[in-house]
Amino acid sequence: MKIALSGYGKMGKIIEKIALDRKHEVVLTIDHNNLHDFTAENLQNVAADVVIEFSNPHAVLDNIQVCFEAGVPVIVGTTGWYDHLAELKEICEETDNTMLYASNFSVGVNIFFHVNKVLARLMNNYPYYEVQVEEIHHTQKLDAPSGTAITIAEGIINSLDGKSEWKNVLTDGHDVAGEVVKNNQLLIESLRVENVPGTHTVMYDSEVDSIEIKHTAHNRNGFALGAVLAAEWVQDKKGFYSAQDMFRFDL
Ligand SMILES: NC(=O)C1=CN([C@@H]2O[C@H](COP(=O)(O)OP(=O)(O)OC[C@H]3O[C@@H](n4cnc5c(N)ncnc54)[C@H](OP(=O)(O)O)[C@@H]3O)[C@@H](O)[C@H]2O)C=CC1
Ligand SMILES: O=C(O)C1=N[C@H](C(=O)O)C[C@H](O)C1
Repeated sequence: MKIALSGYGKMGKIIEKIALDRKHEVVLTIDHNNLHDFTAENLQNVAADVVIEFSNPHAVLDNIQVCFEAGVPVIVGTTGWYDHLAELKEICEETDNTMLYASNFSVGVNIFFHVNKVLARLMNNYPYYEVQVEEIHHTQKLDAPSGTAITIAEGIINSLDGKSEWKNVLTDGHDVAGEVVKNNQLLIESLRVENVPGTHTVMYDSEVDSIEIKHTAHNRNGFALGAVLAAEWVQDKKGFYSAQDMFRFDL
């Protein structure tokens, strides 16, 4: 495949390495030095088979539109834009384009998403446990809560009675006990700590014990491999997909 990378930062550079290891070709890379090169005409000129988009929440929507205009499938890893999901799905389908997005492309986190939903369903029988989500990321992260934490929270809200929305608190580790969190709200606590690639924990706490599930990324390789696998997966497809369509964990 000929791959264009919209966003050539921490993720873009690892994706390039994995793509080359898998015998793909990287035909265009975009960062702030050459933003104007990211046009539909250029994507067609370099004959890109796919765009992998890991840029930032302010740039991602325009970049997806460029991919649609060029008719090139786009894999979106950038987070912080999910308010526009329904709108993008509609445009993608109306224009007969292809897009796959994931808040987290790692296999481990996608297994975690599945376990999280099963656990939340089970916990309906034990309402005396209070649930909370915590995410920890490096200090350069622009969005909070993380996209992954939002997906985890949605998994809980859709499965657990009594929680109907999430509330985010970005802390420096201070006690969140003083925060007003309503009974129907699921607290997502966000912490920013130097060099942490991404750690997510779901905690159920009662007076007598606690249950925790936790995913710790040791580096960014799992995210990057998942994005390249997604680019390979969409090659014979049209339409709007999420990682759930690619990773199936039915027992
Ligand atoms: N879904 C997943 O599995 C994962 C998602 N992410 C998400 O991916 C995104 C990128 O993360 P990361 O690589 O760590 O961030 P970085 O800040 O390291 O990289 C962002 C890149 O985007 C470039 N950029 C800036 N403006 C534009 C633009 N208008 N168009 C295209 N590129 C642009 C930056 O250029 P320059 O540096 O020159 O300014 C930089 O090369 C974030 O939203 C993050 O949350 C991250 C990891 C996993
Ligand atoms: O910005 C990051 O680094 C990450 N972003 C994604 C998110 O917001 O969930 C995925 C991963 O946790 C790393």
